[in-house]
Amino acid sequence: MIDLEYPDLPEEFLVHEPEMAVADFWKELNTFTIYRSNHTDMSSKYRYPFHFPYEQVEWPEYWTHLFQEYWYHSITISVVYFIVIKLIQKFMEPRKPFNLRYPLILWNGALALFSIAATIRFSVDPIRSLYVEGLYRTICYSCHPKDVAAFWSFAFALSKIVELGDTMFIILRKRPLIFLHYYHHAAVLIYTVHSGAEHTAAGRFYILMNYIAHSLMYTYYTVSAIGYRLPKWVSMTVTTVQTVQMLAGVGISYLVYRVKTIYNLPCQQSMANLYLAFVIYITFAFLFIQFFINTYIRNAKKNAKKTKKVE
Ligand SMILES: CC(C)(COP(=O)(O)OP(=O)(O)OC[C@H]1O[C@@H](n2cnc3c(N)ncnc32)[C@H](O)[C@@H]1OP(=O)(O)O)[C@@H](O)C(=O)NCCC(=O)NCCSC(=O)CC(=O)O
Repeated sequence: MIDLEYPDLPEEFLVHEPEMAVADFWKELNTFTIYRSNHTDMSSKYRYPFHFPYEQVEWPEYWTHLFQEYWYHSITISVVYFIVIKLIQKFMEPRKPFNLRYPLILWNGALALFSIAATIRFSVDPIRSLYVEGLYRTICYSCHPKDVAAFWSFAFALSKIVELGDTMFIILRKRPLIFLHYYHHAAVLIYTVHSGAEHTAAGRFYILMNYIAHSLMYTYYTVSAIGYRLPKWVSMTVTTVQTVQMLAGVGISYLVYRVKTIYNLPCQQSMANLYLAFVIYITFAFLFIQFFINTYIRNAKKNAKKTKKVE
């Protein structure tokens, strides 16, 4: 364990623009203006008391600039992802599905362990920040770019590229691929990279919620891949946690919206990023509620009818 020493926060981390017309959305989406005014440090005061040797981002200035300069390539990756899915689906049409049982266990198991470790380490930041600094600073002042939470935020962004691999398993095993799945994977990648570019402060809640949901989801998929059929209440619980995450995302974004527009206070989240958050969380909430109704209510009714007919 290493004691942390923090240098003064460099100016490029003070990324914020206080007001923006909706009409300028597309222009501003690509403009990470540096917030200067009288606020010299938009990073949270809370710091982890210690970190493990690997838990610090090397050259955070370099990565921040890279994200700012090339964030739109997350859209390129998403488009390529979509084309590759379609091509592999075509390729698989005349072929038998691959079994991939062991790679699937390893894949989901590794992502489950990663998500659990990340939840344990990352959760310290929003919880302590809420306790020490209160709600406003927690949603509006991002973590220090050299702190442990920044490392897990960076790992979060990278994991969104890795997770595109989930889809490869589905299509190579010729399992049904639903819109929710690939829309979710592509949209989350774009939003995460855009947020990484401007160090979105409320991201500490978005990230924590997703790490928690993924700890449950990948554990569920690991156990399923091993061959256990889990009771329905387990999958219902996972879907409920995912849906609550989306609704809470809308709520947190609304809080930031109020801080920025009604109270006119500085906040480390641009309006463009905030609008993206609304679009993504609202569509996810809608799709997950629809998934819940179709999977657990409609299908249950259909199955009940079928069993009655057989009797
Ligand atoms: C309970 C759920 C987690 C899973 O519902 P499913 O309908 O997919 O559950 P299921 O048991 O029928 O599994 C479907 C098949 O996909 C296999 N499968 C295995 N690993 C997978 C993986 N990493 N991603 C997607 N599917 C996977 C399962 O083993 C199973 O194969 P077999 O048929 O052989 O048993 C649900 O809440 C859900 O998220 N459904 C949406 C579908 C989805 O793709 N979700 C992941 C991305 S959304 C996400 O990640 C949200 C978030 O950010 O929190």
